[in-house]
Amino acid sequence: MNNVSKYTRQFFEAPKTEMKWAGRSYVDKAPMWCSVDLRDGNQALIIPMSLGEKLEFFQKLVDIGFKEIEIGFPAASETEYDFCRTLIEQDLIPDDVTIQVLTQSREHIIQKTFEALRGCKNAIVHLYNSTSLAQREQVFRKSREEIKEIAVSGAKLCKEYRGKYEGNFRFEYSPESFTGTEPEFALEICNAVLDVWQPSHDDKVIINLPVTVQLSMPHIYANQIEYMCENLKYRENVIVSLHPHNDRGCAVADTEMGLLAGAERVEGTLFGNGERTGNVDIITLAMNMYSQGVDPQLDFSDIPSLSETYSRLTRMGIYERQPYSGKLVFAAFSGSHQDAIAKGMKWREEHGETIWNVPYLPIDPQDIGREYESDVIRINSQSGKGGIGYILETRFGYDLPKKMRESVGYMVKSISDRKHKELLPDEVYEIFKSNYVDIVSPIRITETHFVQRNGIEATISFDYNGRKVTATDTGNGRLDAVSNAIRSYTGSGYSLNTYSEHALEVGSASKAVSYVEIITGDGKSFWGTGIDNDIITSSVKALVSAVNNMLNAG
Ligand SMILES: CC(=O)SCCNC(=O)CCNC(=O)[C@H](O)C(C)(C)COP(=O)(O)OP(=O)(O)OC[C@H]1O[C@@H](n2cnc3c(N)ncnc32)[C@H](O)[C@@H]1OP(=O)(O)O
Ligand SMILES: CC(C)C(=O)C(=O)O
Repeated sequence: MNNVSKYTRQFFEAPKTEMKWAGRSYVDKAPMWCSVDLRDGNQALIIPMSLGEKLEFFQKLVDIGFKEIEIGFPAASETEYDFCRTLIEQDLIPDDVTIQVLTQSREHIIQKTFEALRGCKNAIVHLYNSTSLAQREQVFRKSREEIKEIAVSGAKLCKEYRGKYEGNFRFEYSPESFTGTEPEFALEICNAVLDVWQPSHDDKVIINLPVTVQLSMPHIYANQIEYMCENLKYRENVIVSLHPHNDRGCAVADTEMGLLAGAERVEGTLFGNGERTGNVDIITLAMNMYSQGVDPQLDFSDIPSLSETYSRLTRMGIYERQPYSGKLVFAAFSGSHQDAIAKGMKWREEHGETIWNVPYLPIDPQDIGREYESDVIRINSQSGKGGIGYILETRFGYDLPKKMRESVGYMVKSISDRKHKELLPDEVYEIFKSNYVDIVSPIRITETHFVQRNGIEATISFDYNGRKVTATDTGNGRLDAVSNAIRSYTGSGYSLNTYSEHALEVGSASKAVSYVEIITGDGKSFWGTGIDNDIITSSVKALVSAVNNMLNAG
């Protein structure tokens, strides 16, 4: 890359503003949302949606709660025109939803656009023309005055055609390529359009200031928006709207700062689909508000189903790390994250916390239809004992002693490392079971008898390396007595170090699960787990499992 001298900054800074927006710290109320999925999103698809697909998408947008939906560019194609007609003729537009249609400032296109709208109750006619220096010079080869005339003549035509049709039709104007336009000129052209449309309290006009191509850092855009908001004529009857694209990856920042700077409306798409790097992702914007306690007035409670519909209809994928909606955005593979999440969830439960503040999870995944079990703690070679213990506890009911979690954790992650793959919860459970639970080789106890003599005396019958053996010894409890009997026969030197147990739900019944740690003379630790209806038997099984693990380790 040695052509940097080919490039320079293409944006125009707003004349001095007070940057009032910089003193505001968050978006405190939902803007008016307008989905442009069916127009800007659709025009960027490899295969634009068919009529049937657009109808299904439209219904989804209505279900989410959008009250303004740009449904297309009716003059662009038969499908676009027919879609508009189908919505109207089949009465598919709820009374509280306004459809929006885009038109260039050319009479035959405006005419066709109004034709497409006949019989519609509520519509926004969205007129645009490009105003940037680059487009004026290279594309239109026109002066500022001539470009202004395109806008003004289009505005007049829209007004004229509106007079010919019944229905509540409002107007929107976009100085397309606004971010490459000198702000004073953008203001002049918008005011000229407003002079034609004469907005009033009952006939507000939308001035949409698009980041058609992102050319600057977000604060530059915020200044431009503040400048426009403060200098547009008829301001009280003008709705300032944002329409950010994402070329520099700042569409969300542009929108949020633009809202702080005075804009009231946002045009964007689901999952950020749209021209080039896309339009601003409305899900991200809405969830950013939601995560700060501001109701976005859109319902994203079932992102998995929305993702399925979206991918099927647009034939577009959703990036795994797309904020909020990506498949992996709540997944914690790494040990310290898992540990903190598991502890955070427990703390929440113990304290009856109502405000969400679990570390590493900006929102509760369940609020948007994701599951803790399958979406949050995921196991691979980066995982730790906290996460593995969390899965065994929440999914399978095993509340391992703290020290045992470490042993199991290292075992599981080393297997994931060797296999070089993620382990699913069932696989984690299998590893736990086959390495710790009811291990019956080389020792398998077949019978146990206890009598009260010198404390407790245990007589055990067991298979040991193919031989049938009986051993007797005493101890200060049953487990201790069994342990001493095993030790006296096998000659192995270890001491019982940890014992714990709890009830384990198995189907509708409950069993006892015990955990035993033994420590060898040279300080090595071995764990075993036993499960049985009887609590003593479960503890003996846990002990034997630990001893077997020790013997198998040589
Ligand atoms: C940033 C955006 O997303 S803007 C929206 C873009 N979306 C689309 O364009 C999708 C749908 N568009 C289409 O299907 C087609 O472009 C149509 C049907 C609207 C028009 O098609 P056509 O007339 O064949 O051609 P095309 O779009 O290439 O027109 C270019 C001409 O219109 C002019 N033009 C472009 N935009 C505008 C506008 N907003 N207002 C007035 N004239 C315009 C161009 O200067 C050019 O003029 P010229 O013929 O004198 O050179
Ligand atoms: C028509 C306008 C609003 C547009 O799509 C853009 O500038 O990106």
